[in-house]
Amino acid sequence: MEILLDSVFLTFGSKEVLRGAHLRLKKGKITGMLGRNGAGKSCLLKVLTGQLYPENLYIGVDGKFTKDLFSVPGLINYLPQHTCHPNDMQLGRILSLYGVDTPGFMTRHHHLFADAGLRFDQLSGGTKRLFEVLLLLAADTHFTLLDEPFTHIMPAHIAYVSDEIRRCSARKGILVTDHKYEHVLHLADTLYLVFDGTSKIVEGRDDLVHYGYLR
Ligand SMILES: Nc1ncnc2c1ncn2[C@@H]1O[C@H](COP(=O)(O)OP(=O)(O)OP(=O)(O)O)[C@@H](O)[C@H]1O
Repeated sequence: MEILLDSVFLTFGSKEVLRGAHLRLKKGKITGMLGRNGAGKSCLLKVLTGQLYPENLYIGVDGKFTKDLFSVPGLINYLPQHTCHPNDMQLGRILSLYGVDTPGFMTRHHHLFADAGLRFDQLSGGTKRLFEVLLLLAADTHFTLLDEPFTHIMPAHIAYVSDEIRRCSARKGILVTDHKYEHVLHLADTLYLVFDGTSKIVEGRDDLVHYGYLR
């Protein structure tokens, strides 16, 4: 199964942000996306998830034009850049809304979350992020799109999340964009660099230096 996003042209007023960007996501694979600040990574994710309407766009699922990826049941879930769950909701309630088995989740991650009865706002900033990433990975969708999953997370937990991303990629396609580029580089089966309004498949550090993402 694959999702193809192609020919994305996006402008804000006279500012051209994307000029023909594309992305291909495959089930069973991890796709990494890097790019300088302001390159358009989050915009591309917002286009993919129907939050921004560009001048031009093609989205296909297995070669079939699809206007709205969320209209296909169980196709995708998406973690935006900022935490997005209600502060007064208990973790167990959030898990059940995503169809995740709460006891199974709490047992697996018992060293991270003490109790499913905790409210979301009782978690620290980094623990909130950790919970959201693991929640979306655990949910039963074909694809998970993660915008900055490593932000606010301490190194030991980044390694844990990376392992979970790798483990869950056996049953879903995962898109990861984050400025902790070493982790993205290490995880990605295919790596895109958003550059000059387009997206290019790059191979490794040398390409990232060449395009000015790394020094
Ligand atoms: N609603 C908006 N109105 C006008 N300009 C916008 C809007 N949203 C994004 N932009 C501009 O589009 C460009 C791409 O923004 P985007 O947030 O996609 O960058 P990014 O690659 O995710 O950057 P970062 O790594 O800093 O998060 C930026 O120049 C930004 O200022």
